[in-house]
Amino acid sequence: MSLIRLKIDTFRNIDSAQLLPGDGLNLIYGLNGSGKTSILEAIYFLGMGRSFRSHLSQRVINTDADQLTVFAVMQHARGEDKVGFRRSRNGDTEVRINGDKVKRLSVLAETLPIQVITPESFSLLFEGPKSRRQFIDWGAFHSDPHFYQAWTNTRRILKQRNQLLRDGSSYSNIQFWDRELVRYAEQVTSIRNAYVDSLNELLKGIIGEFLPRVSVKVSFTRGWDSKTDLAQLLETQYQRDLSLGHTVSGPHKADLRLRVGNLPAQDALSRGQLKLLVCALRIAQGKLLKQQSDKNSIYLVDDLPSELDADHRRLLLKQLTDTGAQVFVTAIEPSAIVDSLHRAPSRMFHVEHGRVTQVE
Ligand SMILES: Nc1ncnc2c1ncn2[C@@H]1O[C@H](COP(=O)(O)OP(=O)(O)OP(=O)(O)O)[C@@H](O)[C@H]1O
Repeated sequence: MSLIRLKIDTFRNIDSAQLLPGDGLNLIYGLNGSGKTSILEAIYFLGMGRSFRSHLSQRVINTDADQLTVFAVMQHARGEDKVGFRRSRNGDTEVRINGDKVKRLSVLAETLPIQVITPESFSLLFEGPKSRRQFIDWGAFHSDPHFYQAWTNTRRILKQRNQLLRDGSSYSNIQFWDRELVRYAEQVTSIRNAYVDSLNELLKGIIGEFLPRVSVKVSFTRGWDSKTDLAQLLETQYQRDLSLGHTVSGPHKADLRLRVGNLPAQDALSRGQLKLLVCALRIAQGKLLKQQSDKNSIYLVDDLPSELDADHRRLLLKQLTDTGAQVFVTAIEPSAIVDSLHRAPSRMFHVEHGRVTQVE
């Protein structure tokens, strides 16, 4: 699956741009502030309905405009899909797939699986468990059709339970919700666990290539002690939960542990090595999706050359192109990418003050 046409309007400093991306590697280059990342961000919007840079989606709308639109034609084995996304300054959002309005943003994610690697992707390893959980859940969502509903139900019940705790409800009032919570939590956990197991197989090979002298261990923790029954735990921790006003243990605390020897990966690896580890995780995720559902992800790699020496740039570009997926990479100087590729990029785009031109 790949984008064969992309149209971006009033998105950050891009007034209007039209790109005809190639199947393989698309190189986007230009000076600082020219609008390279904005192109990746626009593609991400189309797949996720939000930015990977700012949680305030309205900020990406061009300052002189009232709305942004991103439109793409996607090609896949069964034919073509037209996907359109519009967001207004007042927050109104319209998503269309082949002209039909779509209500749930998760439909976008199913249609357009995206892997993004930015210089800030280190947050996957550094910033608490939330981003690591999001990483697992991206995969769980794509690998099992039951995950989305089970996780939505879990979150809804947790919200109810926390409200009851804040209201000072007795345990007998909470017990009904706990039974429901346990049911969905077990489903969520078993899908997550199976996903991380499958991912680990692929990950070993890729990490072995990127970081041959480092032994990285990746494991899943479910959010409560593995030897304890969740129903029992919720009951014994009720007083504590009540005093805190929220549920301390459960699937909302699941995590992916990345360790080198006895240390967390972020304490044991250099910045370049951490970037490679994040890339390995993303590439493994994309490869697993391809194996499980024959869908290709689209890879967005912002400022690919940063932090990497020439050998590792080559290695990363080779791994990315070997996936057979469509890849968009940005760089300030095109030579930083072109010199590290064994074959010319599929397409090159130059960005200058928000104007995008294809370079022949
Ligand atoms: N809402 C907006 N409206 C108009 N311009 C914006 C808006 N938000 C950001 N910009 C501008 O858009 C430009 C593009 O930024 P972008 O991050 O895409 O550049 P870049 O080419 O990736 O730069 P770098 O190489 O420094 O990462 C910046 O100059 C920024 O000031």
